[in-house]
Amino acid sequence: MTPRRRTLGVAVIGTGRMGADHVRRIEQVVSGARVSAVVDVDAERAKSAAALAEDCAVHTDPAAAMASPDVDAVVVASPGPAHEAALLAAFAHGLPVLCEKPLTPDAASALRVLRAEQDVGRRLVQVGFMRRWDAEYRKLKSLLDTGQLGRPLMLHNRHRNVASPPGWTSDMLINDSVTHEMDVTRWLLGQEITAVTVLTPTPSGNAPDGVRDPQFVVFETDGGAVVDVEIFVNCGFGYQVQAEVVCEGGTARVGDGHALVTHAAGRWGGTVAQDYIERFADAYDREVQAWVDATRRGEVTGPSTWDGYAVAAVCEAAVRSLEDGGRVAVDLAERPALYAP
Ligand SMILES: NC(=O)C1=CN([C@@H]2O[C@H](COP(=O)(O)OP(=O)(O)OC[C@H]3O[C@@H](n4cnc5c(N)ncnc54)[C@H](O)[C@@H]3O)[C@@H](O)[C@H]2O)C=CC1
Ligand SMILES: O=C1[C@@H](O)[C@H](O)[C@@H](O)[C@H](O)[C@H]1O
Repeated sequence: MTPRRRTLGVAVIGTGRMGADHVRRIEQVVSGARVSAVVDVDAERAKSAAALAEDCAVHTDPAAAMASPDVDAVVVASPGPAHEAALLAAFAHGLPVLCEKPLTPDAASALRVLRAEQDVGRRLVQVGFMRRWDAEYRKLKSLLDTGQLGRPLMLHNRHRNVASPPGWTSDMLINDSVTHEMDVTRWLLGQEITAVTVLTPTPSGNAPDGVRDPQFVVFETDGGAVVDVEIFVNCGFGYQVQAEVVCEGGTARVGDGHALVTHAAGRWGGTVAQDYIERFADAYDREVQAWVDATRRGEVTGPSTWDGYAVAAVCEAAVRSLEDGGRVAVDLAERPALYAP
């Protein structure tokens, strides 16, 4: 058996909503790791996140944290445009990374990261597509993999958020939200997305001015499946993520939120989660634990840089389709041997 390493010292870069939650998770939920450094361009935010951990250094520059002997691995939770620089710095130090989605905000920068990791010669990155650790999605994946339901023909997805944060634009529905369905489609079906069409109904009256919300996104895959995604980020009532696969021999569906059903005062029902932190709490915990465990074994598992790049390529096609609702083919580089399935 491979001897276990010392407790993993993790630097968390970006201590906003997700980063601060990952600091709490590593300190209080996950075993085998501790937060040895936090980094944020906003020093006050970094300091308040550091208060959740013992002996935690505070930095405003990611490179300074990565040079520390107390840092064995990195969580990147800064905004997407800052990911490339953080990833390249981690590669220069040979540090394994859990990088929040998106890998980077566009296909060209994702390809640069892919090439840089190939130059290192081994995988260093796990991308934060946490739905792969969600219990319901995992059951769905296991069922599909048995082949009992036959060949998947269609996948229907719904992805609803209560309200979009200030400053949201129409392409962020694709780049920030539908990215998850792109990953889920590729992972569940084991197929690449080859073309995208984005249709936009008249926007909801609750959408900020100029934001095309909701959107109806259609993927075609190299296995002949057709996938649709309703993305609606100002639905007002809750956070809902649902998926139904239609196969030749039956259907399978997740995300109905029926874990607790109440009957009282002449009514029956349940509650709807209000955000991803609540809905996917267990998935984030499992994702980070899996990353820590693999890192301590000297391995890198989970969604790869290739997966992050492939999703970025699909996003690029989708954003072009958003311009006029036309069908846009996905331009995907050849898959390098390092990322063989
Ligand atoms: N997996 C998931 O379900 C989710 C993933 N995310 C992803 O997590 C990442 C962070 O998102 P949020 O926490 O919502 O954003 P946020 O805006 O709450 O936090 C980002 C933090 O990064 C800091 N920052 C900005 N540039 C930086 C740099 N160059 N170096 C270090 N720190 C920097 C900001 O000051 C801020 O504190 C994004 O990539 C986002 O797409 C966000 C929400 C859910
Ligand atoms: O990644 C996420 C956010 O960035 C995005 O804004 C939400 O729509 C997603 O549901 C969430 O999982």
